Amino acid sequence: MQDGNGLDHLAGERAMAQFDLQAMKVYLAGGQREYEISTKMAQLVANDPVFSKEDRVRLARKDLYKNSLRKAGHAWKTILEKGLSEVEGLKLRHFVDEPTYTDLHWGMFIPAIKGQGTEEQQHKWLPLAYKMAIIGCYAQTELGHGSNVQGLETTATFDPTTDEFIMHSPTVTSTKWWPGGLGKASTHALVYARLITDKKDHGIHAFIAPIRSLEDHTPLPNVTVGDIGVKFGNGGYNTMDNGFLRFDHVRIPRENMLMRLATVTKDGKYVRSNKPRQLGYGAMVFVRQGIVIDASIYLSRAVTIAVRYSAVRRQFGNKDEPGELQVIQYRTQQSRLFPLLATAYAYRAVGFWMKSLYADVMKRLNDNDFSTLPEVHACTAGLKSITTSVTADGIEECRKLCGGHGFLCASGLPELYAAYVPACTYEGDNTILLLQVARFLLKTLSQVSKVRPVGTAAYLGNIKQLSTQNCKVSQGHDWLNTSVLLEAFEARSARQAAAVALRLAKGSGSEAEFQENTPELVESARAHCQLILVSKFIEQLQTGTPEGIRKQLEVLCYTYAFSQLIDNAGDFLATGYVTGNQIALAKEELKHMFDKIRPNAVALVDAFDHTDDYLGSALGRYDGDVYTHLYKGAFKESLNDTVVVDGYEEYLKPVLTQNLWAPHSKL
Ligand SMILES: CCCCCCCC/C=C\CCCCCCCCCCCC(=O)SCCNC(=O)CCNC(=O)[C@H](O)C(C)(C)COP(=O)(O)OP(=O)(O)OC[C@H]1O[C@@H](n2cnc3c(N)ncnc32)[C@H](O)[C@@H]1OP(=O)(O)O
Ligand SMILES: Cc1cc2nc3c(=O)[nH]c(=O)nc-3n(C[C@H](O)[C@H](O)[C@H](O)COP(=O)(O)OP(=O)(O)OC[C@H]3O[C@@H](n4cnc5c(N)ncnc54)[C@H](O)[C@@H]3O)c2cc1C
Repeated sequence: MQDGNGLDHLAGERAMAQFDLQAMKVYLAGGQREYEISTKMAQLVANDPVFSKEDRVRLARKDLYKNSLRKAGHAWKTILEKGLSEVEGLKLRHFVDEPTYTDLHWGMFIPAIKGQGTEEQQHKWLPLAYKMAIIGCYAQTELGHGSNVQGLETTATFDPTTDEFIMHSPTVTSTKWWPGGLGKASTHALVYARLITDKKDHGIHAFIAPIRSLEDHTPLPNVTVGDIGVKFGNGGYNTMDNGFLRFDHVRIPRENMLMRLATVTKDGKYVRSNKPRQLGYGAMVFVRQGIVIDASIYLSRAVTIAVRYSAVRRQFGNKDEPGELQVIQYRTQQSRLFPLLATAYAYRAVGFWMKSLYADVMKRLNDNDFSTLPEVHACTAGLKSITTSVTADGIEECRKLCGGHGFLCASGLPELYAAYVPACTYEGDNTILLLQVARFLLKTLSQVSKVRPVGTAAYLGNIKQLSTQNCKVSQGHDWLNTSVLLEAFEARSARQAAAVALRLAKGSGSEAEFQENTPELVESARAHCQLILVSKFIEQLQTGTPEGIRKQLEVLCYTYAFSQLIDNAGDFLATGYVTGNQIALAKEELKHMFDKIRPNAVALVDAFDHTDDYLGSALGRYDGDVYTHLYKGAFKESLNDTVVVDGYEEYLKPVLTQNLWAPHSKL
């Protein structure tokens, strides 16, 4: 058995690093305080046996779910007993590393009440929710409709005689379907339903509906509720009780309608506030902005595993060097792996920026300034879409980069993928979200002569210049200028948006024509989002990055930008802004970046600071002792509990002992 080789390999790798590792760890954590909290919470979770992830992929659903309830309960107890702050509590949840009902309670139920409830309603519900005396979920999606929120069928009909709403699920397709935490844990659901007063349908509004008894957790009368079933992959998202819910004329008090955006009075009068109805989508904006930094974390986990393993794994060799080569030395491995490493860094930087964007819009909304809401919606929707798609594909690519061993659950990658891939669908299907961005771009362009675009759309104000000037790059190093790079992304995006806008403008304006152009609209939205990602990565590292890490971040930033340019070369070329030769020059520059990353690769993933416990991967271990742990891991396999397998007597032995030819065999 090959033993312990990896340990030396990674020590050698770490010795090559050319940057200040500690400073990079602090940068990636978002600051010194966040770094310290993160380290403390990671240790707390790793040292607590209740949070163990061992065997998660082998547990049957019932045991898996019960274990997840145990962990969530223990997490909550730990938070209370240790008096952890909100930031510490969130970090603790992060390291527990299991989707569970508390995510929806804290992540959507509470934010929705904050965003859509009146002050009085917040005073009533939030204290109960904060102490978890009630558990809430976010029940929007139905069997028949998810993306099309306006198509939801659940009704909330006001009965002025009793001052109540009657919640009802009129059809099978109106059954609430998917809400996390609804299946088994929640006591209350934030239900999105059609508000009906005096036979008039006012569209979708939010209601707090009690669904389970606070005494014994049984469903309340006329409420049918349960879990929707096993989902993709082992472990993964199966720790979550995504649920179904039906109401059969269930009565709730009038005050349970969240009334910040619209009110129903005691006598049944419907009154809209002067605030935009889109504020009703606020909880989704909140979660979408958080998903970007989450994407960075998930991708960085996969990349950490793949980079460390690629430095340990050796295959073939060449006559110039003794022994076999580390697979990380191969250019093809680098060209698949290093752009993903750079992407994880890019998403971290952009995630930090998203937090400030969100804080800014919240402040404005509090001051009744709704002007930046459309741009923030487009940004959060678009970046949620791009970052989750790239991350899900990136995790799968990392699995392939680990060869056969990546396919074993012991690599940690299959479960990571299973837990992550629904992010492409939940919180808005990724294509639907890009279409929202495209609509925003079309609207912005149509008003460009009258309203100067702001924020991430500001470049569209220069549409004329961006449409006429072409790229000036004549040598490889010309690309090493962030303004040149940015202009290329701006011109490509502006031209793609203008082209599809022009085509639509020439048409009749019918919905059919719009549909016909949706592939191009989605491409133009993607181009706009890629521009935001590149520009915000550049902007972040130009604002106060410590000296000891700036060079490496620049290398990663160029790696990210060049790989985006090359992966989307077709689009860049089609807009006519760049030439084939300029793309070829960028390719050469990208290879130079790979050479700069190579000696730093292991340290760059160390900087993410994922503990072995959190990574849960034999391939991604910090010490690189891969083979010993893969081998040891096999002995934990339940099939190996007995030397002779259960089933031998009934099924294997007869096959082995009948000693007869199969009757029709020609063998
Ligand atoms: C144990 C210890 C505990 C410790 C504590 C820690 C616990 C952890 C805490 C936190 C963790 C947080 C993590 C959370 C994790 C959550 C996991 C996610 C679970 C998933 C949840 C869901 O999936 S919920 C359901 C989501 N559903 C969707 O996203 C549906 C997608 N569809 C839509 O968004 C809309 O229907 C649509 C936008 C596609 C269309 O809407 P509609 O038909 O109404 O509109 P229009 O197209 O006509 O648009 C109207 C107008 O509105 C603008 N607009 C649309 N959306 C928004 C928006 N969100 N914000 C602002 N504006 C919006 C649109 O652009 C149009 O504007 P115009 O100017 O009129 O053009
Ligand atoms: C793990 C998980 C957790 C979830 N948690 C929650 C939760 O807590 N609460 C909740 O309310 N919901 C939840 N959901 C539901 C989720 O938000 C929806 O599934 C999601 O919004 C997508 O909607 P859909 O399922 O209706 O997809 P559909 O809209 O039916 O999409 C199917 C396909 O049709 C395409 N499509 C649809 N409309 C168009 C169009 N106009 N133009 C072009 N293409 C189109 C889509 O791109 C997609 O490819 C969860 C889902 C998952 C998978």
